[in-house]
Amino acid sequence: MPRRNELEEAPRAPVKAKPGAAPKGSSLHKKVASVDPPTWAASMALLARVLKARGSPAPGRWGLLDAGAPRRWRPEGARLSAGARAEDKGAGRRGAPRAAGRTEGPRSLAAMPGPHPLANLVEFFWKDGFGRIHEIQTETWWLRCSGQRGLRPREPTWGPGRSTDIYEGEPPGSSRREEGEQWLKMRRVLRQRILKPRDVAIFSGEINQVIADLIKRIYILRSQAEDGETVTSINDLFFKYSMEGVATILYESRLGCLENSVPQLTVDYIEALGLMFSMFKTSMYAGAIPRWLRPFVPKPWREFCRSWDGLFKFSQIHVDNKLRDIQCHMDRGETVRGGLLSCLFLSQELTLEEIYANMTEMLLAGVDTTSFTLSWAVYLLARHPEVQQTVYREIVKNLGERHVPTAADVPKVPLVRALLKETLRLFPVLPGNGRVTQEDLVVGGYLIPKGTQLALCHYATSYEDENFPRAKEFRPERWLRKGSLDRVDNFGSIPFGFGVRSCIGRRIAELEIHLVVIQSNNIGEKHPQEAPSLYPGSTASWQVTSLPKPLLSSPVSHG
Ligand code: HEM
Repeated sequence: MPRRNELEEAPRAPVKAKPGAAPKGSSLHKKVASVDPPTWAASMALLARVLKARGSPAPGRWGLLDAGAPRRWRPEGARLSAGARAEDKGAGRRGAPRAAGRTEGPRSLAAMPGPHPLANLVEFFWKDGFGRIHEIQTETWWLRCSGQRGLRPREPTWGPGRSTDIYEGEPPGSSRREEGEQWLKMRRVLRQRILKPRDVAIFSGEINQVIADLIKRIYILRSQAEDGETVTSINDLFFKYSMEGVATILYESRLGCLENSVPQLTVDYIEALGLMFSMFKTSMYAGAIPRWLRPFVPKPWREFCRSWDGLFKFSQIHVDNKLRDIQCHMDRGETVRGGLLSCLFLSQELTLEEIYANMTEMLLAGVDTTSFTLSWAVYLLARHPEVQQTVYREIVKNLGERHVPTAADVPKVPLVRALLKETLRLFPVLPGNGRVTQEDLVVGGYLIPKGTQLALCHYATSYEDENFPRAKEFRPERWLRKGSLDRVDNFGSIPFGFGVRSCIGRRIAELEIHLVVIQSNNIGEKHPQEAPSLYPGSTASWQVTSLPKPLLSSPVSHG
């Protein structure tokens, strides 16, 4: 039975443009957008999860395990060499073959080299290690945590106003909190509806409407810009786009994020989300503070609960609105035809509480992940005008000049898909995935006992030349298939995770990103109503006017 994934989607802070911090970037002929991709504050979340998650039974052995761990972890299904299989599976058990060159059985986990637990605490809490997680990862293969109890529910129900007594980290009923059979049931229900590309293809029309609003918004912002053409804070726009896009699919209703005057309810939600993101560190402390200490240090926990309250309330209102709407249709004897929420209601496979919780969680998980990825994609295009040009040409050649694409068009522009894969390889929005071992394992000559929590570091694997030749370079074409039988599967980059616990919103995110990248082709200035192009060769293009500050220290060669 699959165990709960201990490393989860986590909040990240939308990054505001830093005026003036921006060297003028590329030589493209029109300035349209400033690209301000995400900071590494985002990645703190991941390690926070690690640090506060349920630890292995062995107490007091926290550790960042260094690159000395000789063999890499691979996800189930990934191929290991025969020798490696023999060593990794069998060693350490009675009668198992000894690892080549070694005379003894596997070494204990405690023998694995790495910093002392206290050094880790200093690294992450004092020296802002969360902000440098990508650097730490490139030196570190394994992160092992133990001795820390995770946040867990005390009661099965929750809701606004009840938080301080009830929350223990995640909303009850959400996929991230439930375990075992309960989780599997919810996952099965959601999987049937959104886990395959063809399941989400039906949402192309809704997403395109949101894209049309995004384009309109860009025009408005351009007309208001000092120079009449440069739109800054693209990350902010993408945040609103992602939120509107995912909500359209989840709640089957619009939130008004891209309107001139954003509805108060939506503003409140964005605030709650902002609070959740900005107090990320606070919430980590909140998790780390034992219950008995909370009355003496009340703020972190109070804030943490307040932001969950806000998120949940918002979700509940939208779910309830839809429910009423469906009821009205049914009362009038009309057939209810709808999207995700309607299906979930009508099928009655999930309880109302489970629906609230999952909608809250998916909205939380599906906004900044998508928007930051989109920002990075556009940033990379801006830094690489030649790639931008090639993408543009492929779109025009295969889809035509002013084509409004649907999901069915996406396979016709493989470079757009490759762009997304390469972006997520270089800038995985979640820097790692966590798993708790279900049995004793021997990896790289070390015995990892059942119940140990491990984190696979995306950065480390993505930047390995062995996995990706010239790994530091932005080369989307590496993902293109060479022939119909060719499959470019590389487990060095699994930005959506892998297996039964992988990202449930993957196809939604891909659809949103693919369609907007294709439609960027339709933004320009000559005929605003007809939406001219943002790509070179047309009237405008993506270009960098402000650099993503913290991440420039990452090992990427941006050209
Ligand atoms: C580029 C965008 C996104 C990326 C890179 C991403 C990445 C991830 C990763 C790495 C995980 C953990 C998977 C694992 O442990 O194997 C995850 C989980 C999850 N994601 Fe995403 N995600 C994205 C967008 C979305 C969207 C749009 C939604 C919602 C519509 C979403 C909802 C979730 C949920 C609910 C989980 C928890 C799944 C579970 O534990 O059952 N994500 N995501």
